[in-house]
Amino acid sequence: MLTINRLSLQLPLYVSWWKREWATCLNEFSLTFCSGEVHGVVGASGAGKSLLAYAIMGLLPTAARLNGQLAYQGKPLDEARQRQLRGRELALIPQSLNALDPLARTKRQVAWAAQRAGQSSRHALQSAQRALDHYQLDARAQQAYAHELSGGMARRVLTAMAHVSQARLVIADEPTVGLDPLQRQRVLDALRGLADQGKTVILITHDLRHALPIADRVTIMRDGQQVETASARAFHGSGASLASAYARALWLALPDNGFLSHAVSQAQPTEQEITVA
Ligand SMILES: Nc1ncnc2c1ncn2[C@@H]1O[C@H](COP(=O)(O)OP(=O)(O)OP(=O)(O)O)[C@@H](O)[C@H]1O
Ligand code: NI
Repeated sequence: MLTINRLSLQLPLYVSWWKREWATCLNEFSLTFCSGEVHGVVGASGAGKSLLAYAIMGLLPTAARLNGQLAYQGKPLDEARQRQLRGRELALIPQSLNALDPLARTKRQVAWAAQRAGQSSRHALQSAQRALDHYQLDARAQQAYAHELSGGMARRVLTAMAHVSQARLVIADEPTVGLDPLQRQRVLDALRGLADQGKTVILITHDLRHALPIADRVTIMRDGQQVETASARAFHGSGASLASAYARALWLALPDNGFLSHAVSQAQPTEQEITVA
């Protein structure tokens, strides 16, 4: 339902105040995200995961140079369509907690998200209440301003906003950072639940362990390159079903798999991996 075809992204890099260079942040990225799937996008810090999310949502900095095509439900997803669908069909749970409005109380903010999706104001307040209850935000948190929330609470508010938006494509950018295991499980279960209703969920995380239990497929990114897209089932045993050395190294670096963390830095992308990506 969302197709990305050879998407490349460059952003200006100021090496000094008069000299600008272009940094390639995404390099010929091609992928199809399907309805009903949770698709994990996994990579180290700086791999380009959030920029991919912004490119899909149409939220890139104005100076960005973007090449390639995006299509949503068979039609090109250009800037005008992104603007029209954002917050309705397309929802982002952003990585930055600054996305919350500092001047609005929690419940009001979540209700706005529901209203943007077409609900009446009374219905929207009820939806907000339900979603916030679901993510265990109590009456005090519901009346709080953003600066009065803990990091984990703020993240759950952002998740509740995506939940009430009724979007058909939800991109969750590091939605579990700062959450305790119980809360994390709730958020991950909720994302899985959205996919089970037929929605498309893109789960961005640096931690493969969080993606694997709920993902159908996983795309591994590194330095703006798409290293490999594999079924979540391919991450098992010695990782023999994985095509790339880097994906295998990430898998084997997990604590339960022997914690061979040195393997990750040693796994240089092969010539073939670079050209495939
Ligand atoms: N507005 C910007 N201008 C210039 N470079 C940027 C900008 N935003 C991000 N970058 C660069 O693009 C690269 C990818 O950034 P991105 O935020 O997508 O990484 P990420 O994979 O989401 O990392 P993290 O896990 O830390 O959130 C980084 O090298 C970053 O420095
Ligand atoms: Ni990010």
